[in-house]
Amino acid sequence: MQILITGGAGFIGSHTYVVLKEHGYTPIIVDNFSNSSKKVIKNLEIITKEPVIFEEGDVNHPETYDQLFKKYDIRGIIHFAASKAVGESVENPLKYYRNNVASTVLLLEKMAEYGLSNLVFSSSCTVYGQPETLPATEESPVQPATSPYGNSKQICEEIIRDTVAASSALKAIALRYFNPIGAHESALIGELPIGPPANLIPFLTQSVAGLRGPLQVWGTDYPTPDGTAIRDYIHVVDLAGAHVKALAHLIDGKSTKNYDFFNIGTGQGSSVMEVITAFEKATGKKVPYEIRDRRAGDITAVYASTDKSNQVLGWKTQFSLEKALQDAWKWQEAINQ
Ligand SMILES: NC(=O)c1ccc[n+]([C@@H]2O[C@H](COP(=O)([O-])OP(=O)(O)OC[C@H]3O[C@@H](n4cnc5c(N)ncnc54)[C@H](O)[C@@H]3O)[C@@H](O)[C@H]2O)c1
Ligand SMILES: O=c1ccn([C@@H]2O[C@H](COP(=O)(O)OP(=O)(O)O[C@H]3O[C@H](CO)[C@@H](O)[C@H](O)[C@H]3O)[C@@H](O)[C@H]2O)c(=O)[nH]1
Repeated sequence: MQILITGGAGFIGSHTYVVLKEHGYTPIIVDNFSNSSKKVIKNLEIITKEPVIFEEGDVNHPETYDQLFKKYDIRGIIHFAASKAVGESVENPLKYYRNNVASTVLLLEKMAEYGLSNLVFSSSCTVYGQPETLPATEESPVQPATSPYGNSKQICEEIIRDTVAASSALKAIALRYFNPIGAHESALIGELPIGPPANLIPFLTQSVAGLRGPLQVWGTDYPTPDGTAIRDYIHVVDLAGAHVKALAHLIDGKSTKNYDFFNIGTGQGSSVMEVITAFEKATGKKVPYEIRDRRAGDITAVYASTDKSNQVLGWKTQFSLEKALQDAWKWQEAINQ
C-alpha cells in the first residue's frame, strides 16, 4: 500500500519511513531538502536494503501533488513537511504561514480533487501552552499560541478539522508530539540541526562532542523539584510507530470519528537536570554545563497523558529515556566522523 510522506527526508519523516517499511507499507517521499540532506535517501536504502521511492518537490506547488497523485496509487498521506524553528518564526512569520499553513490548505485541496481520504498531520504539544493540570490530556484546553510556529500548528489543526467536517470523504488524525529525541540505532539517520541547535538534546550532544561550549541550562528557578523545566522526551522511533498506528486506524476503518487528535509522548516528565544525569549514566560521558537565566517564552512543565493513544490507537512506547540518549550520542559520534 503506497503512503505519501511529505518531508520524508527530515528527522521524524525518515524514521517513520523505516517503520512504515517494517510494517509492509510502500512509503513515497516528497521533500525539497530545505532542511535535510540527500544523503538521508541513500542511508534509508542502506537501512531498508531496498531502493527508496522519492520525488524532489515543494509541497507549496500544485504541480508537485498533480505529479504524485497521477503517478502513484496513494492510500494515505503523512504531512511532515513544514518549517519548525520557533525563533525564526517570530522574525519571519509569513514564511511559517506560507510553508506550514498554505501548504496544508493546498494539500487538502489536492486530496479532495483526487478523492484521497486518509491524512496524518504533525502537530505539537505546544498547542497546550502551560497546561493548568498535568499530565496534559487531549481535553486540556488549547492555549493562545506564543509563536507563529505554534500558531501555524493550531491553525492547521483547525483547518483540517473544519475540512473533515465539511467532507464525507476525508478522514484525518493530528498527532500532538511531545519532545522527539534520539535516532535510529544504526546511527545512519537522525536529527541534523543546521547551525547552533535551539533544542536541548542536539545542543547537549554537540557540547559533549566539543563542538560547542558548555550546555546552557536555561533556568533553575522553576517551581519544579530541582528548579529546571520539565518536558516529555520521546524516542523518535517510538514516535514514528505512532504514525503507523494512526494510518492503520484511518485506513482499516476502525476510527469512529473522521477527525481526531492524540498526544504522542511517553507520559513521563524529565527535568533538564534529570536529562543531564540520565545522559551521563547512559553514555559514561560528562556533560559540561552552566546555569543561565530562563529562556524567554519557555513553560515550566509539560508531559503527556497517553491514555487515549494507548487505548484508541493501540500504541505504546518501547524505549527509555536512557536508550534515546544513547542513540542520540551514537548519532552525534557518527556525524562527527
Ligand atoms: N522535531 C520536533 O521537535 C517537532 C515537535 C512537534 C512537531 N514537529 C513537526 O513535525 C514535522 C517534522 O518535523 P522534523 O523534526 O522531522 O523536521 P525536519 O525539518 O527535520 O523535517 C521536515 C522536512 O520537510 C522538508 N520540507 C520543509 N518544507 C518543505 C516544502 N515546502 N516542500 C517539501 N519539503 C519541505 C524539509 O526539507 C525536511 O526534510 C514538522 O511538521 C514539525 O513542525 C516537530
Ligand atoms: O540549550 C538548551 C536548550 C534547551 N534547554 C531547555 O530544555 C528544555 C527543552 O527545550 P527544547 O529542546 O528547546 O524543547 P521545547 O522548548 O520544549 O520545544 C520543542 O518541543 C515542542 C514540543 O514538541 C515543539 O513544539 C517545539 O517546536 C520544539 O522546539 C526547555 O526547558 C529549555 O529551556 C536548555 O536548558 N538549554
